[in-house]
Amino acid sequence: MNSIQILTANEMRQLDQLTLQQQNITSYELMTRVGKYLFDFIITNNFITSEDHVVVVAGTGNNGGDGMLVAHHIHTRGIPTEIIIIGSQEQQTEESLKALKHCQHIPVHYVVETQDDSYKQLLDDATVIIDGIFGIGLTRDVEDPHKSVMNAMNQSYATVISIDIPSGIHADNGLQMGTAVHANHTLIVQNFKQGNLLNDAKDFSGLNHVIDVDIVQSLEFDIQYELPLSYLQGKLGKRHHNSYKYNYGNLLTIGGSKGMMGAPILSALAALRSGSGLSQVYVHDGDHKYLQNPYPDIMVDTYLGIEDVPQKIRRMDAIVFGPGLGKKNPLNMDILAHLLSTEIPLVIDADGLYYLKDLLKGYNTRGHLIITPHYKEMADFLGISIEDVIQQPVLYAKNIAHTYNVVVVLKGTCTIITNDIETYFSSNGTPGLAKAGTGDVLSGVIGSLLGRGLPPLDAAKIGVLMHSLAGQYAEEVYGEESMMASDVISMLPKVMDHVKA
Ligand SMILES: NC(=O)C1=CN([C@@H]2O[C@H](COP(=O)(O)OP(=O)(O)OC[C@H]3O[C@@H](n4cnc5c(N)ncnc54)[C@H](O)[C@@H]3O)[C@@H](O)[C@H]2O)[C@@H](O)CC1
Ligand SMILES: [K+]
Repeated sequence: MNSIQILTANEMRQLDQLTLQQQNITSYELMTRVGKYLFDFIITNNFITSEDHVVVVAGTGNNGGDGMLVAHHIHTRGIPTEIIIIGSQEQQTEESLKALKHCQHIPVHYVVETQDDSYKQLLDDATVIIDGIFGIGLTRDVEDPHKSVMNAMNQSYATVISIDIPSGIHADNGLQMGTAVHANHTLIVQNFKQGNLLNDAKDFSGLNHVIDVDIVQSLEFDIQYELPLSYLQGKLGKRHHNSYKYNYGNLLTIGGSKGMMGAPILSALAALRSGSGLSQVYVHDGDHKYLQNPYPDIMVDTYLGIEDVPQKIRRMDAIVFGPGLGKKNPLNMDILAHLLSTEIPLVIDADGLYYLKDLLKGYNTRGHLIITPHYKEMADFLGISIEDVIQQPVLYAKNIAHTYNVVVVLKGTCTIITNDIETYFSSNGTPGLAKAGTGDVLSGVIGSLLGRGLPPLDAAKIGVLMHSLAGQYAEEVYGEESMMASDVISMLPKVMDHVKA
């Protein structure tokens, strides 16, 4: 597994400092190494050839210093190179000034005021633009002259290579700060920063490449790793000939109400396609008339009141609570309270989270619970605004996991999976998954894995990846606009090939 620690900007700075101490080098010496390694990567991968005309756009910080040192190496190769520096010499860091000294034979153009638009022609003539405007030091919204230069870069036909992170993307939360550079490639220095993966990042980064520059790795930070699709390989054991359905999980999906009866069916079907031995939908008797179950494979049963529930769930290996449940029936609160009092592993999704909100405070945690909110559901759950969650998704996900001893799957372009102690980022999904019903599919896949006996964190990690991979396959066949939740389910058989030992 790819085990590159994902850091905050602050943690990255600490590792930079630790590197200087342990390797007894100056900050500029480290920058020199970074510049050389970035250049080597660029040349080895033919991102720049002798045919190109390169423009390096640098800010006044060390991200720009990295860029200028890359410019130095490119120029030394005899490849036409120019440098644009946004800001004045007085604003440049010590390291950036030293880097500039290495670029004596390269034409350098300072852009200090917006009125000066001589940079436009330079950018128009470039075939490759290297973006070293802001790295982890971006702290506020981008304004002119940076903004105008960045917009001109985005209009150019050149290949854009961003150093560390596309300029304008915040290194901690991946949000675009006013504007941001659209890169074709992002060369990430040593470690993923959270902002390389979260929120807007994927719409700006192009392909991410992590470049090892021998920066010291410390294990003292919270564990945060990227979750690659390769993690799926062989995660489910063989199905034995001498086995029967109860060996593969007896799953109950409690959900469905008037107008939302498809949700529990999607969830239950996804579970069957993920290998569950049995999958059953449990719906309130009064709502049963709205249910149309096209699959005889999915069993359906009904409850009238709370008294029906204990007997029903007795032999269940896992329960998914919430898909299509609605928020109107107070009985759901009693049912969930009962579920929480048992040892049965639970996935709580969608409307289920609405009921959970009031119950968790008195909940005796045993770590057998997975919640799967998207950002809005997370905001509602915490009673905060969605903007707050967007700003600090990792923090809130970890807080909930810690406070209630649950596994949190915070769904988004980069899904965050955490039990507070370990946190995983999966950005393997596709925009086509932003469609009704895909969340129900995910809860069914995770429920299936829980029912098979996987520990909650493993079930969440594997389930998220299976769902993303099925989404990728569905996109190949149906396209990102047209793909639907049921298409994702229909791709699960192909996904199972990867997951089986
Ligand atoms: N030892 C070193 O020198 C190393 C440097 N590294 C590089 O250095 C980068 C970090 O360098 P810095 O900390 O200097 O930060 P940046 O180069 O990211 O830029 C920060 C500068 O921009 C200013 N700024 C922030 N937001 C702004 C805005 N909206 N408009 C205008 N100005 C704004 C800040 O005040 C600061 O002067 C990393 O991303 C990485 O590329 C790494 O390569 C590791 C080692
Ligand atoms: K950058």
